Amino acid sequence: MHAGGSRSRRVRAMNPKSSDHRVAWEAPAFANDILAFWRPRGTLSRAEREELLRAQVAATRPVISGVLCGGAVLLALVGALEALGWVPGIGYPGWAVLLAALATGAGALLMGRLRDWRARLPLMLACIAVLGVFLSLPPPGASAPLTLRAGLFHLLPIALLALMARRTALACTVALVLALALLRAHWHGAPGGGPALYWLYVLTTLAFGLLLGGYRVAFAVQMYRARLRLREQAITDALTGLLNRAGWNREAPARHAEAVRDGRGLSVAFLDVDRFKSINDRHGHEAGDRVLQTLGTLLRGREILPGTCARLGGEEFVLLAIDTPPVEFEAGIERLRARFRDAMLPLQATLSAGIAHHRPGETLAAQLRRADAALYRAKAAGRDRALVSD
Ligand SMILES: Nc1nc2c(ncn2[C@@H]2O[C@H](COP(=O)(O)OP(=O)(O)OP(=O)(O)O)[C@@H](O)[C@H]2O)c(=O)[nH]1
Repeated sequence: MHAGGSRSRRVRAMNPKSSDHRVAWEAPAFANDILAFWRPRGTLSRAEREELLRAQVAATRPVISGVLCGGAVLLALVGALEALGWVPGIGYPGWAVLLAALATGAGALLMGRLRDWRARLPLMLACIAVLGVFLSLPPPGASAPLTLRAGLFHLLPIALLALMARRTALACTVALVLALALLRAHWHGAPGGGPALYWLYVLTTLAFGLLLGGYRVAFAVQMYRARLRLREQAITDALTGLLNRAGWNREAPARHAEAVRDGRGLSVAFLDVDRFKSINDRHGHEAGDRVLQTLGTLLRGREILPGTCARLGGEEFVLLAIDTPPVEFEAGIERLRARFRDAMLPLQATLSAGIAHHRPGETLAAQLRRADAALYRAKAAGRDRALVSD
């Protein structure tokens, strides 16, 4: 999605072997921005789309109320100018104009306080309808110069369409503005410039509102994607692609607590590359990095052992498995060690592991301490082995 600029983009594909320049035309960026409303949000999942929608609604709700309050003030000012005789009236008594302004202002303020969008939507439409009628739709039979008043009213849909995040609200607002324009044309005929200019004006109002709204949504989606990327980076170990310590701290305790609550089986293992310092010293840090990446790939594949894995730092890895019977978990760790040893034959790297199966009422921290103690014993017993905590 392209957020900036409204120039159409011309993509030149140059064939390096000839001087032939093929020119491909892409949809103009502004068209993409408008379409951003109507097509699926690319790679965002349903849950992410909902999170983004909630964030947009929370951010724009006060401004939408502000725009409607502004409309109410505008209506009150027009009513005051009418009362002073500076502006011709359009057929409504002064008290009715003032009452409409007050009701709209109150509705806009109330809207800002309502949590449920299904309650906010009818209130918003009612506010737009009242402003539309009292600012720009004279009662049938009344004759009044409309052009400027309709122009004032049409500023509101432009601003509102630019702020709305829900398609339903957007569609209802467009329908309401069209209905008001139709009624105006039906009761009073087209203003000065004729019907073609009138409808061009109405449709341009809507198109500009939608264009601004599309741009805003496209920008929000871009920012949200950047935020997701940052969130992902913050919990991922760049070398192995596994969770890092922050990611482990965010995910593992919650999964552990949930499994304990549901009475499910839980096993943890600490994994540590043997004599890693000497691998680094003998073969260089790049070779050491490849060793860590190989272990990361084996753990990430999860075909050997499913579960939550992380690189806590250095050459220390941790694994949490839920619902894997202890015997299977231990066999999985042995398979992992064998696969690692085979992959690392040229460097003669081996892996030690400390395993702890869950005891009733045990916290994750306590279970990890037992696994760590088992790893320590595995190292002390000569490395290249997995030991289970008693
Ligand atoms: N290549 C590489 N080395 C790292 C990285 N992080 C930590 N290390 C190195 O890992 C080594 C860890 O060494 P030790 O903690 O002494 O452990 P060891 O040599 O594996 O010995 P044992 O665990 O007792 O078998 C240190 O030399 C660190 O410099 C990394 O991201 N890449």
